[in-house]
Amino acid sequence: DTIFALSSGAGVRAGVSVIRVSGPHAKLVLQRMCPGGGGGDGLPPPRRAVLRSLRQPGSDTPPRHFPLVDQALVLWLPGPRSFTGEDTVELHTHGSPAVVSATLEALGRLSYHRLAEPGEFTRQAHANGRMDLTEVEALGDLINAQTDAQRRQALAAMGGGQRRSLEAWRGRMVRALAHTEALIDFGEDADDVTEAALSSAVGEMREIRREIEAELEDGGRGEAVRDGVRVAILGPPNAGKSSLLNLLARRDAAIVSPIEGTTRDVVTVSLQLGGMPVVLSDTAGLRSDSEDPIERLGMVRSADEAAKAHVQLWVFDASTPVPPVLDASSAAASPTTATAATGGIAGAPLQLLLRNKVDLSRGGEGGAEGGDTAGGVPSERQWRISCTTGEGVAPFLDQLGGIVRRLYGSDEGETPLVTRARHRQHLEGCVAALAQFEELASLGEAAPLDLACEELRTASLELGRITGRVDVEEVLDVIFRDFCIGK
Ligand SMILES: Nc1nc2c(ncn2[C@@H]2O[C@H](COP(=O)(O)OP(=O)(O)OP(=O)(O)O)[C@@H](O)[C@H]2O)c(=O)[nH]1
Ligand SMILES: [K+]
Ligand SMILES: [Mg+2]
Repeated sequence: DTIFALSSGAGVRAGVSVIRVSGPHAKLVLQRMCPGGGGGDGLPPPRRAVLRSLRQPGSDTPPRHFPLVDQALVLWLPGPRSFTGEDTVELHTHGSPAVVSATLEALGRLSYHRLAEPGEFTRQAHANGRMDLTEVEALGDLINAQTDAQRRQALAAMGGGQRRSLEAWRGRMVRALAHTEALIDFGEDADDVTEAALSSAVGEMREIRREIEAELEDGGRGEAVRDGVRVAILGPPNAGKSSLLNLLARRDAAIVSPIEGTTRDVVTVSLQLGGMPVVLSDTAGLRSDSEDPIERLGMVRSADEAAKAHVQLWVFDASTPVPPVLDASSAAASPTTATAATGGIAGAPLQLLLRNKVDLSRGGEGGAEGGDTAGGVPSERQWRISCTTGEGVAPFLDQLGGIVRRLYGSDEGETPLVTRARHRQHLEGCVAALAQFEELASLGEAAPLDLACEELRTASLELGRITGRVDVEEVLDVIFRDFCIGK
């Protein structure tokens, strides 16, 4: 199909808008929209911007009398050297909604093409082998990037960072598979050859497995940058948790009141700290003596949120003691329902301790535990603040940004391999199959080679699912659902 769509932002006044046409009839569309321009075929030279009159296509009058739609820069990008791999035309029109709608209306009069679905240009690019799935996902991430860390991570993956690692591993697995399969045909006469070849395959697969395991043990860095570092505000009722959320969000996102047990539902805001995306959530205050069933349900949610968090931000009134251990699920006196499956993080959450309301305990420590490691939190991760006066908040935020960046930010040039739960799941499947292969192939003479080969096939299949080499129709729909029209 030939498709067209507005690729720049819709419904805004802008200097320029970009409308794209891609597919086998793109050339025809250009010729009809710019009648009488250029050389014999009416096409501008490839990949060179030229100024043209866009006209409403018609049939009765000579083309040069067709109504003028706009004066536009026109690009003719013949396939396969285009983003989609198809013949592509770009019309850079003036940016007003009136020009854009007149141009789209004029394009709509032609019957060679139809309006594109969300992400359909990218889908063409993928179908034509211009991008693998990790690059498609990275492009989507780049378009949606809100922070600098997200931009850098997406850009690196879009350059094929993930694809190259995955393909290198897969290539080595396929070779090992070929060698192992050849051994099956050798039969019994060549035991020495078999043993040597098998142990070298086992050694190499073990190496790959360890490399993948190292990537999986990155503490969820790539996913945290993509989806935001989850910071949960926890603590007893009236400690000032909601006040803190509002202060950081710079708006009244959560209800604040002197009544204990005000917050019930989890209230979430997105913000940036140290160039990193952070998802901050306020939770119901934790106490074991509540009789209110709704408040108790709220506390179960607090415990869930605590379990899913990368960082737990514990808030206490500075005049009250801090318990020796900070544990949301026992404080809520109810088993947490959060598990790894609901988005749990790799590794234990980092605990930070805030003593709030220092404005009330002026001139002394006001009963706060002097202990350096109150709640099991080392002193360098403790702060004294006041949500009311703002005292201590700026240095705390500064350091929190630094902590988040150190934990989850990546340096220029290094690309985390795992940026989505989907990647993690397939890499885990691959690791499990490789381990099975190693075990089976290490049985010496008794090694069931056909079963071992099957495990290698599974391992390489799992990698192929990440890049989109194998059966991914259902994944495609999920991935492209999040794209915008025109990309
Ligand atoms: N003096 C003083 N009062 C504060 C400070 N921070 C919060 N408060 C007050 O403490 C009370 C409780 O604040 P909230 O933010 O609702 O406390 P919470 O921890 O969210 O409480 P729950 O949602 O009930 O668990 C409110 O009256 C706030 O105005 C502070 O730094 N100094
Ligand atoms: K309260
Ligand atoms: Mg609250």
